[in-house]
Amino acid sequence: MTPDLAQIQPERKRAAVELSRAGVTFGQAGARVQALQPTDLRIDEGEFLALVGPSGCGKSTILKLVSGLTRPSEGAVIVGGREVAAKALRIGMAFQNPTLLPWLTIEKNVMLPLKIVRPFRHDFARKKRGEYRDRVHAALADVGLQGFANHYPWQLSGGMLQRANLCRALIHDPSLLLLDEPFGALDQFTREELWGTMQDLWIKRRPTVILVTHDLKEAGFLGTRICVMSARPGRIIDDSPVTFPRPRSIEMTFQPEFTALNQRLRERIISARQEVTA
Ligand SMILES: Nc1ncnc2c1ncn2[C@@H]1O[C@H](COP(=O)(O)OP(=O)(O)OP(=O)(O)O)[C@@H](O)[C@H]1O
Repeated sequence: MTPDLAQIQPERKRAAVELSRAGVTFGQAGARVQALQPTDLRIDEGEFLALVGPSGCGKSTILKLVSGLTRPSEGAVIVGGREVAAKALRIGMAFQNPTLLPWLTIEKNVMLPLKIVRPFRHDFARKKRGEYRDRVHAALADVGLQGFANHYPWQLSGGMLQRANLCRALIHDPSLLLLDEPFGALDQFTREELWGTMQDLWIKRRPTVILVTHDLKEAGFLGTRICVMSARPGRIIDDSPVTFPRPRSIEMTFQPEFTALNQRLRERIISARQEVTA
């Protein structure tokens, strides 16, 4: 009888992102900054990677490399099996300040990627009144914004704006979602609510996510894995899986296993900061 290969060999996940000795140096001789020393990093499809570390350690540089906004000074960055510059990528992005356009309604703001990104833009004129509009309304309902499609950004609270921002980042079904401190400007309770929303979206759609955050609790709540970075030169100094079961709750963040992880990573960051300032 032929043995079932799937039972013998563990499933090998595909890499969504691979940094292969990828490094970034800014500036000319005499005033060079090594923002990221040659780094190897593999992120599998569907992983939720949280990048944490002190200011200036290269977290945003990794996001910029993956999005193609910055070219590596050395090494290679492979996303979806191809070198970043070789192909237009379908990526969703969200930043600390929701960048919604003030003159458009929430529905039109969220619909923007469908108007701009291939292959959706091809069908935009034909579908926007029907299929795309339904899609936007369903996405808004997913994040608790049903009934706000015709509001303008100035009519929404900071938390609601960030919900709409997440909707816009995901509306075109990106396989890769890049988040640069999207919850950093929110109060603690709104932030925790948004973690729940983000977790629900990730469980439902399973994009690969890279989240840059200064908040270790946020990293532990959302991440499947946390990479800690250190500065001068920017590098990854700790890479830990986060295996708490899902869906995770705020109560879980008070459990001893969670606080132990938090404490260990905190100590790594503190000693890395001391190395830099010593
Ligand atoms: N365009 C640039 N020109 C020169 N130096 C830069 C440039 N962009 C970033 N750097 C430097 O590279 C290093 C890493 O920057 P990066 O923005 O990636 O850090 P970060 O970890 O995201 O910081 P923060 O948490 O403060 O946002 C820093 O020392 C920064 O000053």
